Amino acid sequence: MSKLLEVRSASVVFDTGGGSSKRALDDISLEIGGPTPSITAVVGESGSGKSTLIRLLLGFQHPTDGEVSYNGQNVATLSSSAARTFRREVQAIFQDPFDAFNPFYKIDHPLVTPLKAFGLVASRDEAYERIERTLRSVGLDPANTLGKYPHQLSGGQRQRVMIARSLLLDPQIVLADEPVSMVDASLRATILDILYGLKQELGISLVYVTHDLTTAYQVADTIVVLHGGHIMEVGPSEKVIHDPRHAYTRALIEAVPSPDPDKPWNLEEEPPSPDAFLSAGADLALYATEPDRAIAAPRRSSEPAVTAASIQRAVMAQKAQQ
Ligand SMILES: Nc1ncnc2c1ncn2[C@@H]1O[C@H](COP(=O)(O)OP(=O)(O)OP(=O)(O)O)[C@@H](O)[C@H]1O
Repeated sequence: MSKLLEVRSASVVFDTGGGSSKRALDDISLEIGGPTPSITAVVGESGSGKSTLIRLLLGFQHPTDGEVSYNGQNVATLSSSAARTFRREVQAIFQDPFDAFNPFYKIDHPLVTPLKAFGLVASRDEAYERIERTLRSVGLDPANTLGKYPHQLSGGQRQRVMIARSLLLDPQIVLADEPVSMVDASLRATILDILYGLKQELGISLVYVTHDLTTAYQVADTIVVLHGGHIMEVGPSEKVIHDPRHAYTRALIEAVPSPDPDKPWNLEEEPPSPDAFLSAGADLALYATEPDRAIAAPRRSSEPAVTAASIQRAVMAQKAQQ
């Protein structure tokens, strides 16, 4: 049983100056970790709120309303020792590993430093023994990786080093923000396999943030479709992709270039307009269409709304029974 990272009715509103504001996230409730390791894909176009959500989950962004808690404690008010544990146990992997590494340091530096900083090793030898083991676990040869500068490694190798770096700290939860978007198509499947292995073999729960429905379908238990800061649809990945219930999800799926020769490639088409599925200022809530999924609709006082967190729990409970 891993610790639980919980977002409860969180909204993030940015002050954009001149008396106006931007609601980047609206009433989001999610649960990451807990009884069964899971992968939650958060799928959305540019501007849907994905990065804001990752920042919220990492505690870098405080919610305007609602709360983010870890292991039952509000992340905004953790004691310094609890904050240290949180920073070690909730790790992030970002889109462009090159940006994450200082070009003037050999790749060893970002691997050794956190191990020392968190007091996880007693000696340099112990650090290297642990680093080499972890590099091998993500398919890297330590002899060909350590001692090199970031620019001497390929994009795929840098991304693996980044995954290894997060694993060195024994995380409970990994937040992967577009982890394969900068990687060659040929390596994408390998990196996704590694991420999937973190759940299967190490019991780590992941949030996989992407604009790519195909890879979300490949790895995730639950897909959360984000649009304009709202969750538009949430459910098991097979159902969301093969039988989408919300018009926005359907539009997103139709915009994916199809390998079907009878279907035209849609690359030229505009993605669904951000506002076409949101009436301005509408108060949306999630309503269950089945026990394990829900879609957004204008709030109805007559019907109880559900949360994405409750849908995530239902999806995992069903998986546990299968
Ligand atoms: N600090 C900020 N101040 C004002 N508006 C912001 C700020 N950060 C984000 N936004 C706005 O909030 C919305 C969500 O932004 P966010 O970066 O979370 O989207 P995203 O889905 O990650 O997009 P991308 O894939 O392009 O990174 C956007 O409309 C963005 O312009």
